[in-house]
Amino acid sequence: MASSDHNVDVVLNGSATNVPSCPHGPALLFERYVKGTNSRHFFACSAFRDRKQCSFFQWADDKKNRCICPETDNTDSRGQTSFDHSALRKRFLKFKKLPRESRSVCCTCGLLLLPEEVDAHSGQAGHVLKHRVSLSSLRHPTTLFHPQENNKTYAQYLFSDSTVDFVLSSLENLNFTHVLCVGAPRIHEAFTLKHKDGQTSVTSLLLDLDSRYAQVYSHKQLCLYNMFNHHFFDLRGESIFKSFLREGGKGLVLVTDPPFGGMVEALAATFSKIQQAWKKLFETDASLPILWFFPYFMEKRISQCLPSLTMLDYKVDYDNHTLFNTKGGKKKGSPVRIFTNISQSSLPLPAADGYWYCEVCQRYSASENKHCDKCQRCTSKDGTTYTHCDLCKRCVKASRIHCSTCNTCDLPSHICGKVQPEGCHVCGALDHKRRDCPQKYQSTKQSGKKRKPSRHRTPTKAKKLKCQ
Ligand SMILES: C[S@@+](CC[C@H](N)C(=O)[O-])C[C@H]1O[C@@H](n2cnc3c(N)ncnc32)[C@H](O)[C@@H]1O
Ligand SMILES: [Zn+2]
Ligand SMILES: [Zn+2]
Ligand SMILES: [Zn+2]
Ligand SMILES: [Zn+2]
Ligand SMILES: [Zn+2]
Ligand SMILES: [Zn+2]
Repeated sequence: MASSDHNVDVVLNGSATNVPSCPHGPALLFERYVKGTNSRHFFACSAFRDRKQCSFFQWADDKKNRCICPETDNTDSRGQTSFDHSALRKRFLKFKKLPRESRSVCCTCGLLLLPEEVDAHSGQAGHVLKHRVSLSSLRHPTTLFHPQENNKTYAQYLFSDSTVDFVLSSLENLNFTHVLCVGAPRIHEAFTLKHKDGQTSVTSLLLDLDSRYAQVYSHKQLCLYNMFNHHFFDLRGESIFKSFLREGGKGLVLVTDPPFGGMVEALAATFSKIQQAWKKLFETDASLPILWFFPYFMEKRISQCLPSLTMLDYKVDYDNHTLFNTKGGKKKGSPVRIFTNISQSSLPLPAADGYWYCEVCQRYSASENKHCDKCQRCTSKDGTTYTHCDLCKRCVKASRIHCSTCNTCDLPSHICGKVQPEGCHVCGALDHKRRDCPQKYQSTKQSGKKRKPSRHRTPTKAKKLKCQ
């Protein structure tokens, strides 16, 4: 399953009761489109978009052939016990007491090894071991363990120091006291260290799928969690999470940097659930402040789901992603931005990096992002300076020119009059994509009897793309 596949959408199944589960919690419902045929629904693992990691798959309308399930043990492809936090903690406490000479880590398995285990790992081809692990490096697990970069699994891209510093100082300046890091281990690590060293009063809780961190972080510091279905792997997880929300109160902020696999709707549903849990505890109508790191080109989909979020101009820098950093003199810089419901005027962006305050927009803009008096806003999205086209009545990328045949701005190399090859998968029209298809929404609103019975229809009460 890959939701980012051209012809697959995630379908939120809201309160449906017969949702099957895999070892990573309730599966997600997807809709697959094949041109010229009816769409078909299937359930697949929400955490992993790589069948090798979790092979769970079930057609929603296939009662006989219920499911192709992976074994429901708690091991992952590294062969590591994934979700038994207590056992991993016991091992860690033993590990810490060992003399430095006896402390080894298998970087391939992400496992801190007890002395009797070292030979088994060093003897296996492809396992990379580090020896003489210092206590200090145990305090920096995001550097100790190799990032798992597969985009269809953990998609671990780690913030550079400058981005970590920017996030920390912004949150401290806004007087937050509790940071809920959902898939943001470097922010968690930085706050945890600062707190231990008595340099901040801010405390942090990490919610993450990566069980390697369960060795170094206690239950109170980490909940093993799947952010695509708000699932806690440990029985204690949910109550630890709720206590953190309670303690945090008005000082709580949610910081999240999810894999960019495209399942925006599932993520938005999760963040809404967290938001609801927090609101319920305090019986408030206020919104839980959130910083959601995601590429700028997902702006439309994010604001469809969570309209209160706006996009900051800050370019998020990563250590281990060549496209997502500003190194090497790249013109546009990273495409990753921060989506937030915090007022932009209260989030100063670093002047040293060229960001400036636009009085009209009341927000900080990047140096290349010029305010357009005609559009009445700072218009650039992608890190280049846009120019205004009087005929289109909007700002466009500088690489576009106005074509009077097509009556729009386009690349000089475009072929005039050529229709877009990809129309809507549902109705075939060329002026919209299937996500925005009016027929699709109509057909979900219609009662079952109006539609022709079809084996392709899902038996669940699915609500399509219903965002909270
Ligand atoms: C793009 S990285 C973000 C890391 C962040 N830039 C940092 O430096 O702190 C994605 C993070 O989400 C975690 N993750 C991946 N899939 C997840 C899931 N289904 N549920 C929860 N966490 C997940 C990864 O382990 C990783 O920590
Ligand atoms: Zn799974
Ligand atoms: Zn190993
Ligand atoms: Zn402006
Ligand atoms: Zn303009
Ligand atoms: Zn134009
Ligand atoms: Zn043209």
